[in-house]
Amino acid sequence: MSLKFLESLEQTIKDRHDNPSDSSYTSSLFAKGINKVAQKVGEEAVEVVIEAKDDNEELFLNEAADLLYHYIVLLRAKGYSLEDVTKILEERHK
Ligand SMILES: N=c1c2ncn([C@@H]3O[C@H](COP(=O)(O)OP(=O)(O)OP(=O)(O)O)[C@@H](O)[C@H]3O)c2ncn1[C@@H]1O[C@H](COP(=O)(O)O)[C@@H](O)[C@H]1O
Repeated sequence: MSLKFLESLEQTIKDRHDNPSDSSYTSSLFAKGINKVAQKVGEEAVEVVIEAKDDNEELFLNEAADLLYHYIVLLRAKGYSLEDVTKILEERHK
């Protein structure tokens, strides 16, 4: 299962935030500010919606991956982590 990978990806994204690298797309996105990061999440979400209506499953899954990546970047830009969100989901689940 790739939940461990998600933790590792989130850690890399945090590192690109805390220690910016010139060659990193993630660092360049953080540098553009919260509005740009939020805009990217909106754009990727729209692309997921568009692909959900078509039959190209590979494209749909790729757009879903883009959305998840940018969502984690947005959480970090706001100072949060996936765990902050999953805690809320866990509380709802009780
Ligand atoms: N998972 C991803 C990932 N998914 C998508 N993307 C980038 O998201 C961008 C989405 O493409 P778009 O056409 O929408 O955006 P764009 O035109 O390139 O850029 P914008 O000006 O619109 O922001 C592409 O540049 C992709 O490379 C990602 N960039 C990085 N990662 C991971 O993030 C980690 C850190 O990577 P670096 O930032 O490269 O160090 C690594 O584990 C990477 O695999």
